Amino acid sequence: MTVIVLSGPIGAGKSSLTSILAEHLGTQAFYEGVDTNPILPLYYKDMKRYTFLLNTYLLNHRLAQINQAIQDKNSVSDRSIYEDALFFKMNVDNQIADPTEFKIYDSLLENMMEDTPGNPSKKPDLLIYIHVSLDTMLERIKKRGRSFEQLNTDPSLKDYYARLLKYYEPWYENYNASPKMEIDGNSLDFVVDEQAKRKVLDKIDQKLHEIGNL
Ligand SMILES: Nc1ncnc2c1ncn2[C@@H]1O[C@H](COP(=O)(O)OP(=O)(O)OP(=O)(O)O)[C@@H](O)[C@H]1O
Repeated sequence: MTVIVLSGPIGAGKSSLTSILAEHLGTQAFYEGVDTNPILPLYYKDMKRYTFLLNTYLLNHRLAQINQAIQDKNSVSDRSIYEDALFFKMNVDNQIADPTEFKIYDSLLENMMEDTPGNPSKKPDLLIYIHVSLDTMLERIKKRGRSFEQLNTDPSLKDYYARLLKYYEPWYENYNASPKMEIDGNSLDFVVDEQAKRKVLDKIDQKLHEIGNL
């Protein structure tokens, strides 16, 4: 059984690597469904009001996916459940979200993800983190063109994205729910460069061997 989850900032290439990896390993791919998320555009308009609701929505959505992913046994998901708390905490630190709401969310997450006797663990077998710089992130956000993410829709988003990156590095360092590995998404453009794609897949295969899942 191999449950793999991708992680990394907006536009890091998580969804693309999910497709590539699911094809390579012959496993089921699970996607976040950004375009079907009814709260996300509201959140970008009013983060103060919608942080709690967005994260509650995402928690529910991701938990449903995890339940399916662990039944399918072999799967790749384009986003881990663990990163949402990073967004929420960042908003608390910037007085955008309420600390009590964060506490309730965080404890709900912990209870939901806790291993319980007789039930399969909801934790992944491997977390893959795609590291990107702010420039790469901004370039991809622009190229992809989701309207609510654009700097010309809201110029203050540049600071928001820069802050987000600063939260990601320590988050990855401290992540310990499963084995983990990092991919350099700046130098390895696995979407357009076939050689880079090969390199990334070899690195992942090697890690899966190392942890006894290939
Ligand atoms: N917990 C959260 N709080 C606030 N915004 C979130 C949260 N989770 C996701 N988002 C937003 O949802 C959108 C999609 O995020 P995500 O990084 O998961 O996918 P993506 O941008 O399609 O990534 P990739 O290009 O790497 O596949 C982004 O605008 C992101 O900021």
